[in-house]
Amino acid sequence: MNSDELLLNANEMVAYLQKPASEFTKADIINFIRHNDIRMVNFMYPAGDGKLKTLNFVINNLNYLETILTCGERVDGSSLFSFISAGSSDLYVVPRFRTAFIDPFAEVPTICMLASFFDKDGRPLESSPEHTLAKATRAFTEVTGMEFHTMGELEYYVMIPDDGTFPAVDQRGYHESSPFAKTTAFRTKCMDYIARTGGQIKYGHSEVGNFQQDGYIYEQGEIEFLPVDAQTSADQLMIAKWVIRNVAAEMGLNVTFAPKITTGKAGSGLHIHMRIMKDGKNMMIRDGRLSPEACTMIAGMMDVAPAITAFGNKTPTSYFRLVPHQEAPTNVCWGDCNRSVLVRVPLGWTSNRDMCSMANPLEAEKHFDTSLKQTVEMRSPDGSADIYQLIAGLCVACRHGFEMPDALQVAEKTYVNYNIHDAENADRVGALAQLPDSCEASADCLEKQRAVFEQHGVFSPAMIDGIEAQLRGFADRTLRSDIAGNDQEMEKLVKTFFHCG
Ligand SMILES: NC(=O)CC[C@H](N)C(=O)O
Repeated sequence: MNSDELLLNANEMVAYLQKPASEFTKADIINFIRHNDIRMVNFMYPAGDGKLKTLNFVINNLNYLETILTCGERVDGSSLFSFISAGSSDLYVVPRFRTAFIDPFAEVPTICMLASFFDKDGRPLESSPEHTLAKATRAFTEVTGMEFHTMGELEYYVMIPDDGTFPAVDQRGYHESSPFAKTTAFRTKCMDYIARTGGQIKYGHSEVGNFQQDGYIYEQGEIEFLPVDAQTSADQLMIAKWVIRNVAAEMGLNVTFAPKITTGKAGSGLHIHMRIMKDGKNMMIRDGRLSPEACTMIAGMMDVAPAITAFGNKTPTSYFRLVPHQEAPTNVCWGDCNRSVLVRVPLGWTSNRDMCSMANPLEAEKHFDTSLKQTVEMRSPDGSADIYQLIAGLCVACRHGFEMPDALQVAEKTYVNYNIHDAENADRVGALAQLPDSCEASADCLEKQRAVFEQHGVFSPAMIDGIEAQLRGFADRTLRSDIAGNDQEMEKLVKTFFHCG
């Protein structure tokens, strides 16, 4: 982080300590607490349901503060994760100082930190989602010599009473402005709070989904992040979901990350963008074109995509989103600027033209380094994802590309440059593998390819077993066709999984 990044930084702790959060030490946290009248500390950690849990500490004295920051605390793992039995359930949680932020909602001044799980022997908990991601990024770097960066696009729906004024056009909400868009103030407040918690946001906007039903407006919004190292990216997404729900509660609104709330209307995805870095350089582009390394990582994703839904699409409603004509993927393929495919290569500022001076004739023509911008986007995941598992799974998939002997051929075979949902392309689409259509089918796909995820010790066999058991528990193999056209059953299903992940 250079001094310009410190200068307008929205995280008060960064501004006060004049260093990036990644360099926060225990002494920094104590120093901030002492000089800013902080009264409480919260540890937060994701449980098996994908949500952040909270443990509150009141600061009794300096000695106690030092003790909790150093030793962490003891928690009941069996109440957090289904794979931990009540018989030997104690775990330790130890805070990660680099995730510290001031709780924007707390009445009593409070610092929050995400915490890592440790087992009884003081080792990182083998099957914890966050440690799995750490193992995945380590293996990625060992195999490829590169670093794995990601960023997420959080889509959600907000529900507000419909007063009939300035109606928006059904399914035409993309980048809509106020007063046709009604939840701009909600989104900008969320963005402000997320930035204060350290989230590196790219932008926010209204999304396509917008409809009226039973006296309510359902308005879709999106907040998109900037690429950072995979672990930081996962931490930021976890905190952002927590912030968005709390802002909604504070403003008396209801918000959901549910993948699908009505058939025939846009669902909500949690697309993940990826880039691979070496010595601070983005390896996705070479000579203005997608590099062989980028094609290799895409090939890895093409090969194991049907198993990735086991990490990124965890509720039966997830599979009601993966249908044609809703900008959601159905088949295993990739393409440029194409929203019908599974992996999209978005525009990456590769033309080398200075558009700023063309738009602003007063500006002298200048070269701006845009090489960090190119990413590729995986479009299957949704808000029910276990964020750490999902990003770990994608990291494994990309590494897998570098371990496949035929990666570039696989990439070539799965490339499409047409809308796969257009009738005229039906024949060509038949040759592409399909994504699973239920939780149970995802469990089957994961079982078939589990060796890839268990390689290099990344996903523990116990974790894979646990994920499969959870997915099979939904017994939804034929649900999508069973309840097709049955609005009442669909409504019940949506209610059950309304606050997933
Ligand atoms: N513009 C978009 O990419 C929309 C994505 C879509 N909402 C989804 O379900 O994934």
